[in-house]
Amino acid sequence: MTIHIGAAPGDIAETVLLPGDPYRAKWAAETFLSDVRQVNAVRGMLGFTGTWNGHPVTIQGSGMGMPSLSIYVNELIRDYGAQTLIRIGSCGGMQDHVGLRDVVLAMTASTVTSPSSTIFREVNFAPGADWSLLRAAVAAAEAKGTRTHVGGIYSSDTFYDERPDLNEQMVRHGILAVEMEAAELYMLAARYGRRALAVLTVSDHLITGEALASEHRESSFGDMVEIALNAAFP
Ligand SMILES: Nc1nc(Cl)c2ncn([C@@H]3O[C@H](CO)[C@@H](O)[C@H]3O)c2n1
Repeated sequence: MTIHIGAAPGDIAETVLLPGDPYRAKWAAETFLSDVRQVNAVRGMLGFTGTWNGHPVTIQGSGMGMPSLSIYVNELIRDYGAQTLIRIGSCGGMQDHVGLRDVVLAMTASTVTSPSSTIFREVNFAPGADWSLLRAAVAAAEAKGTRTHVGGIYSSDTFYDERPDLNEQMVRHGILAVEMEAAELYMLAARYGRRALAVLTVSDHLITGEALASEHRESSFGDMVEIALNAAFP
């Protein structure tokens, strides 16, 4: 039991999938795991533990934004011993060749600020994915035939009124997509020597203005969860 997670010791698996939305955690757990039990409901940020192909897995909501994810990931690592943490979530496409329903595997995650900025001060730390997870995720995506892009993403602190010049520079430098959590996940994994990866599905597009129809969201999110699970247990 921690300040924000009500799970008992041993309720959280070493491998944790982290969707932002707690209801997506429930859906993913009920769809992909066996012997599922709810292990957290504090503040409605639902978490579930079960097994996938015999492997213990926890799926815990992280909330939206790096401050929220930072609270859950700190407690999952420090109090529950999580070793492998994979964000599964949605993102906004930022390149013409990145289409709706494509999967983006975040090799790096750039930010303007993050909850770790006060630690790094003037250091521009480069938050990067764990190579073994990234390699396995690419193999899983290729095996599934899922259109996938591997590269840098941007972890923003805002969903609305993003600075136009920021988006312009991110696109200019090849950033594939924008979301709001991955960079802090990578910084915490680096700090505590854990493995982390962000597997994202493109639900919106900043250039075309397209957005995924709700009926397509669930199926495309399913591919992302399968890729994440196969990456964790290749
Ligand atoms: N800034 C931002 N912009 C776009 Cl176009 C997004 N598409 C999906 N997300 C993710 O979905 C949530 C916002 O809807 C956040 O958790 C964020 O990670 C996005 N976040």
